[in-house]
Amino acid sequence: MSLSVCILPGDGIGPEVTASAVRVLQQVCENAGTSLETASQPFGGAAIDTTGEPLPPATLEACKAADGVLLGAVGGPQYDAAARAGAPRPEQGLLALRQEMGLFANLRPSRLFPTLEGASPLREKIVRGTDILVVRELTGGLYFGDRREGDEEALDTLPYSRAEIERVAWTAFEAARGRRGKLCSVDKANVLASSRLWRKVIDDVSADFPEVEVKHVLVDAMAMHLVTRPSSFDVVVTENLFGDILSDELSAVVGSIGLAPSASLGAPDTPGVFEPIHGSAPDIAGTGKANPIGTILSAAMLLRFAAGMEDAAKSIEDAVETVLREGLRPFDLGGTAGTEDVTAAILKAL
Ligand SMILES: NC(=O)c1ccc[n+]([C@@H]2O[C@H](COP(=O)([O-])OP(=O)(O)OC[C@H]3O[C@@H](n4cnc5c(N)ncnc54)[C@H](O)[C@@H]3O)[C@@H](O)[C@H]2O)c1
Ligand SMILES: CC(C)[C@H](C(=O)O)[C@@H](O)C(=O)O
Ligand SMILES: [Mg+2]
Repeated sequence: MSLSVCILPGDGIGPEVTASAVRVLQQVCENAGTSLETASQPFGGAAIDTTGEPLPPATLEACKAADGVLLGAVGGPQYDAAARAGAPRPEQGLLALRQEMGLFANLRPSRLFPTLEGASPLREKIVRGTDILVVRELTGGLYFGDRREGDEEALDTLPYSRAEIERVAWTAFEAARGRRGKLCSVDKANVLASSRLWRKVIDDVSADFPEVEVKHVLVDAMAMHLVTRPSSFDVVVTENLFGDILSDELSAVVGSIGLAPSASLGAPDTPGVFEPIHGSAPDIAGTGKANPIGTILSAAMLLRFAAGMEDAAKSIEDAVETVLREGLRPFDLGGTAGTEDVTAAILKAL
């Protein structure tokens, strides 16, 4: 079997964490007898530097032609001044990639590694057993609505169609059916019209999933529930911006943002994009302190979703669990293990 992966290192710590994950992919593919082909493409700020645009057409083409895409992160303060003067932002490349590839469902799992119970900023009793899958709608809502930007007035809009909500609802209900059978839909239906449509469509789709228990929770209360009783949730489905914010919050609840992976998926035959949920972390870029685990776990999701290599994916997840159980602690978990230490330990555990 062969697997082709397009690598988008991007900016800041992006190239550091993707390099780690590629080494892990190489090792598990070798163990599985799979021939792995990887090729890096310019993306984000790095692509603006060389081509003037954050998503060059050749990069998009390479992504579409691959079995899966592994992405680091984009952005950095060095692009702000030029963007204010009208140049594109690195982040626009990310949004264009998601839209061009039709990646409407972003799966962001947050599972507490039992060995990290004491490493969470919350009391052990509260976080114990936390295992949540956030299904974040990724190509609609505030990010893609009509926008007007002026010096005196600015406008962002939050549009959703029934079809856009339905397809991500199906992803979430199917995930809940395969897990613990509970779905929490998060919205702001007491204020937003788009949320009232969201709620109606979730209820309509629920008729096809009688075995899934559905609850609706307002997003402000949800931000609170996630720190007071995170272990009571299973699958959480929500619109683009709410999902962006709640998944960063959850990553800290179970330990740290450096641990959190994601899979962005579209129609069955389109390649997915796999990336950690964190950004380019300009404050630690180049120091060797970046935690590569979120990207390594994203590579595991790539093997699972893009190649059906469940055993190989599980072997990566087990190796991460092993090194944490043995006491390895990256900087973002209060330890002193740098990118290279973490990568070497995971490779050894594999
Ligand atoms: N998917 C993406 O490419 C993505 C996601 C989020 C933010 N961004 C961009 O990244 C830039 C920086 O954004 P930010 O600072 O708000 O968020 P960030 O996620 O880059 O960093 C937030 C904090 O978490 C720490 N952190 C993040 N990842 C870490 C890791 N792997 N190991 C250790 N510590 C880690 C950083 O050092 C920082 O203190 C911005 O330009 C933003 O737009 C990109
Ligand atoms: C960089 C930004 C556009 C992006 C988002 O908001 O989706 C990031 O925060 C993420 O979570 O992937
Ligand atoms: Mg985010």
